Amino acid sequence: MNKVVVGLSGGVDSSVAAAVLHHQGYEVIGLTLWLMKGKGQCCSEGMVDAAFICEQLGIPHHIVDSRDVFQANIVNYLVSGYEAGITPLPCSQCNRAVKFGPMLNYARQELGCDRIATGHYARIRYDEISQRYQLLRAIDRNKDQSYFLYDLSQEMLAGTVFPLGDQTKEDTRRIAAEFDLKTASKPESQDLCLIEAHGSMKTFLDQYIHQKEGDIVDLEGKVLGKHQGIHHYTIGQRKGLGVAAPEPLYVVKLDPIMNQVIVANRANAGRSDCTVTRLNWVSIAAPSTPIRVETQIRYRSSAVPVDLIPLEDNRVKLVFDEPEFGITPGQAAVFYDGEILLGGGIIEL
Ligand SMILES: Nc1ncnc2c1ncn2[C@@H]1O[C@H](COP(=O)(O)OP(=O)(O)OP(=O)(O)O)[C@@H](O)[C@H]1O
Repeated sequence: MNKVVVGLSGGVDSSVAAAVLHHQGYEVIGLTLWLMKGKGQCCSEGMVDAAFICEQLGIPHHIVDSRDVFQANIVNYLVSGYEAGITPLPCSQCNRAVKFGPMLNYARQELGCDRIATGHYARIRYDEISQRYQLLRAIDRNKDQSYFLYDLSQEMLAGTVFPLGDQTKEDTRRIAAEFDLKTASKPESQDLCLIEAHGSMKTFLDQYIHQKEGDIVDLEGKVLGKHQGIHHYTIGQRKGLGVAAPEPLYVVKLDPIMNQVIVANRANAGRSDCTVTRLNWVSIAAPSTPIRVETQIRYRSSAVPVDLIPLEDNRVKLVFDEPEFGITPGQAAVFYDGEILLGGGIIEL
């Protein structure tokens, strides 16, 4: 029988992924990674709900203590990034280093199985011509999570199934109700798991980074206000600056050495290019000449047309048609051709 290990968070999506595969006749094994140290409530709730689903489906459930891996790859990565004045994207890093890689290893080594499934909304297909596993946006564009998956390797994609990529969230809820799954009406997680667990990114970071008062200044260095730590700000941020000004101001730079937040008006806040590093090419091989692609620079932003110019050291330069206001170092720039995710990388300072 075909065996598959399903990553179960205790949410409705992964419960339905497991139920559907089980219904299709796969031998399904549930696997929950215990991720967060300390703030355990959401993790323990998730583990209990996942265990309940496995009991309901009559399948085995494994829990793997991954707290050290999560701490090293996500918590430390976030803290050092925010201290340096960038805004790291934890989810793509988590998918590669904490979830897909370790889950596939565990499946192979402990369970004799070479395939995993998750409840992500995205699609994978093998392209005979390029001989690559390609990543596609989900059918439900509102739920599409491909942006967070750009850093998966070919080997990871080869061993992964996304049973929900071809259906809508409404389909998922309906299937959950049909199977009478305990998680059917569980509310949707709205944010990063770390934010859900700690209330806000600020509360989470304040545990690790001491508050240190500094100046909010304009491009000429004029002091406009005070801040309690540059890690409370993100480049491109407009709201919540705590500065009274006649026109909207945007954060354009975070200076860890001077401990300053630098702001500018809209006319001076846009940028027309940026460089992207640590690239991972998914659906195509790394281009050697400039290409025209669409780029998404935030999970919830639309993809916009850019010229992508290859540089040395696994980097590219992106030239936008129109100035962009949310180019945030540390976040991912993910390249698409229509529904096909070509690749992506991390926006540099
Ligand atoms: N702690 C975990 N252990 C194992 N797999 C996980 C864990 N957390 C998430 N996953 C897998 O990654 C997928 C996407 O996770 P994400 O945190 O984005 O949750 P989600 O989209 O709200 O899905 P769900 O409703 O299943 O929680 C999940 O559907 C699940 O398959």
